[in-house]
Amino acid sequence: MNNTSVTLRLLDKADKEILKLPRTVKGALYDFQHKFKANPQATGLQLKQLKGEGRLWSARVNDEYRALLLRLADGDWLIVSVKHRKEVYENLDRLTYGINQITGGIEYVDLQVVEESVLRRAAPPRPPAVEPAPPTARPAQSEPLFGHLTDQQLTDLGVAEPLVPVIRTLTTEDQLLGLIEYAPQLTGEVLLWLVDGKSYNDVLEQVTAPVAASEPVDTEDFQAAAERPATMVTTTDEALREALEGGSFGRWKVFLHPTQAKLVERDYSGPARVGGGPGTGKTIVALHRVKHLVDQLPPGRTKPVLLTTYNKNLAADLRARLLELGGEALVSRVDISHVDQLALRVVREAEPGSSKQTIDDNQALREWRAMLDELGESGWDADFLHDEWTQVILGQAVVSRTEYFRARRAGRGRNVNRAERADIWQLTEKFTQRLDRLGRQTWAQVAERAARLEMGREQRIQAIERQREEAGGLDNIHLQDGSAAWLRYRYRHIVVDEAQDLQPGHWKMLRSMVARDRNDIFLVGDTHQRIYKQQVTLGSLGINIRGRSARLTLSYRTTRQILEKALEVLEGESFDDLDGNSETLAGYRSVLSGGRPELHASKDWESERDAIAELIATWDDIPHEQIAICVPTNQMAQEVAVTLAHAGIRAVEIGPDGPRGSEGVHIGTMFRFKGLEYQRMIIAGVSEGLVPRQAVIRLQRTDTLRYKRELLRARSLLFVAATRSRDSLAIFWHGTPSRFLEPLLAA
Ligand SMILES: Nc1ncnc2c1ncn2[C@@H]1O[C@H](COP(=O)(O)OP(=O)(O)OP(=O)(O)O)[C@@H](O)[C@H]1O
Repeated sequence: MNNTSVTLRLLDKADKEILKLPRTVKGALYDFQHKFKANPQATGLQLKQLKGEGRLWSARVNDEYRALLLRLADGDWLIVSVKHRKEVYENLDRLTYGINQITGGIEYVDLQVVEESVLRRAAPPRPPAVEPAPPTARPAQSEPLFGHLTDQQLTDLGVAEPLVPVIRTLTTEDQLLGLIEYAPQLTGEVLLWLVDGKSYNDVLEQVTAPVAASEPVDTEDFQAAAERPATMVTTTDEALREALEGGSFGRWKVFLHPTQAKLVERDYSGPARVGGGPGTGKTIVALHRVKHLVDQLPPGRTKPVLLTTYNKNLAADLRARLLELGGEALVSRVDISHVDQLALRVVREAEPGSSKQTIDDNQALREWRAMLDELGESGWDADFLHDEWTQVILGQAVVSRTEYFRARRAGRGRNVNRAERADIWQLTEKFTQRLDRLGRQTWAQVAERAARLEMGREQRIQAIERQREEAGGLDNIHLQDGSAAWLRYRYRHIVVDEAQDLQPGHWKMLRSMVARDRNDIFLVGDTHQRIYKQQVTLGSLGINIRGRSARLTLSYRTTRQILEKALEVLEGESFDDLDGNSETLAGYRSVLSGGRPELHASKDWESERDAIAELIATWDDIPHEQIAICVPTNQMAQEVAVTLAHAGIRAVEIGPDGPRGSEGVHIGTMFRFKGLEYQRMIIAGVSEGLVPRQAVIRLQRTDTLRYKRELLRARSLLFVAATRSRDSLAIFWHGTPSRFLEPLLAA
């Protein structure tokens, strides 16, 4: 038998079952897949059809265990389960499979397993956690959870049909969680969203529609179904092997959610953007997108794909994850740089001799203050001038006083009249001269300079292309600017993570680095998590994402209980979609469940720190590196570390390059937590005056617009921190709780 003719895949969720099998069986599975692919009919495999008809077959893994497989077509097999021999035959009529009419995806349900899981949860619910449950309109315990919906409505929402009778028996959320553990993905999502109080129409629109098949579904064509994103299966032999081995296998590498898979594989006619709440897999989608793009490239040694993000730490993380996803072969075709580093490279390439030192915003602010002091200038505040210079002058590439008089200052807060603008212009000129003299430059200057250089480069490339076209497409024509003949766009595709925090200069630079073509720019980000000041309108920067914008809504990271509280932090605010329109988190949900977030009040900072140390001491079953404490200031980070040390708990601080050490509880300020995730998260010092800072509160009297902007940023920081946790969240404060906690405390 020709072994290339046999395809063997594994259905999502079967891998979870495999993980629970004895180690010897996992070893046997590894051999099994080799043998099966070589020849499914080999006598040792004892391949036989179950029930004497249909697509369900069994094959021998070892003396005790059998793999259950669906025969999709000749030589095309799908492992749906691995079971003990006895269990296969005892409950044969409880094994069901089919193609979901709504999504067109293959689903397998073992009714026996589902019912047992529900029964295990039938015991009375656990006592309430620290906080009382909020009053909801949920039915009383003895009433069926889904009595308000007909069978037809449930299946129209995409619920697996064989499960409907069991679903009818559910009366508690705990039982529902038992069912979801073994139910197909969409069934779980739909039922939880309904139980969380969403209406039939909301669920239809937000959960079902995004994964519904775009064409009519033939429920007999299993081979076609296997190719749809709704069927979550391994797609490569390597993924199959990894999943069968169990252990540390990363599900994110293999089982993309159908909505994620669609975004990864789509052919876009221009720049595309993926939004979505924290933990919905935006970074995962960006990584798979990079792989997808590289897979389409002709072989070569160059790096035609750029993967970028806004800081060094995150870029290092992207590199590590991309390596995990596709190995050295994939990484070797991708330039992975954080956006400031990329801009600096461009500037250095143009000015090879330059030895300028690049300084961050804090250093720049110190320079501003020093200069204003020296000039005896007390009319202007350093923060204001620095933002004005960075956001309006550098942000819009304003080069002259006259241009500055006309510049738009949208979202900048207080108005400035003509005389004031003249004043500001003069001060910023003095400031840039001062930096020049000191041999320094800010990152915003680097970004702006890089944007200019790249835009110039693009114009030269376009001029050459025009000349080529005029010369009838010949390549070795005599070009007017011979030196530019070798010029090419730097990249064929650009993928951007954490897009919400890039500045206009960055976008202009990126826009000029890639030709305006299909699949040129793919960006992912969430404006609810914007922690830097700049708001951009991509359309005005030449990046037109209209009609190519999508959103992910299912969190893979954190529990429903944590999401609910995190969303309350953002209550009443509105957000943009990076293109001048508004963005929501509608449909943002999770199928993970856990305890309610804990809220701890203390009388002062010292007792708050003691309470934190006490709480951590009770978590002796969790590796300390999986616990993080987020605080408002560096000083507070150090103070927490000292308290923990007294309590015998090791801690490491998270610096700009990530954690400074490998062992201990991670401590950092809110800014450091972007892109990270932990099993348990503590947010400390969430007191009024710290979150938001007193300086922000003071702005209310002097500059209302800036006050609002800074308030939003402080809110987003707290939101980011709250959504880093996978299992549990504890919020601490002393004195008056932060105003952002009001909705959480009112519940
Ligand atoms: N399809 C998937 N299967 C399994 N795990 C997934 C999947 N997609 C995402 N995850 C996991 O969910 C977590 C969050 O993913 P990711 O970091 O990509 O989210 P994000 O939307 O970029 O989050 P943030 O906006 O907070 O940075 C990670 O642990 C990731 O491995």
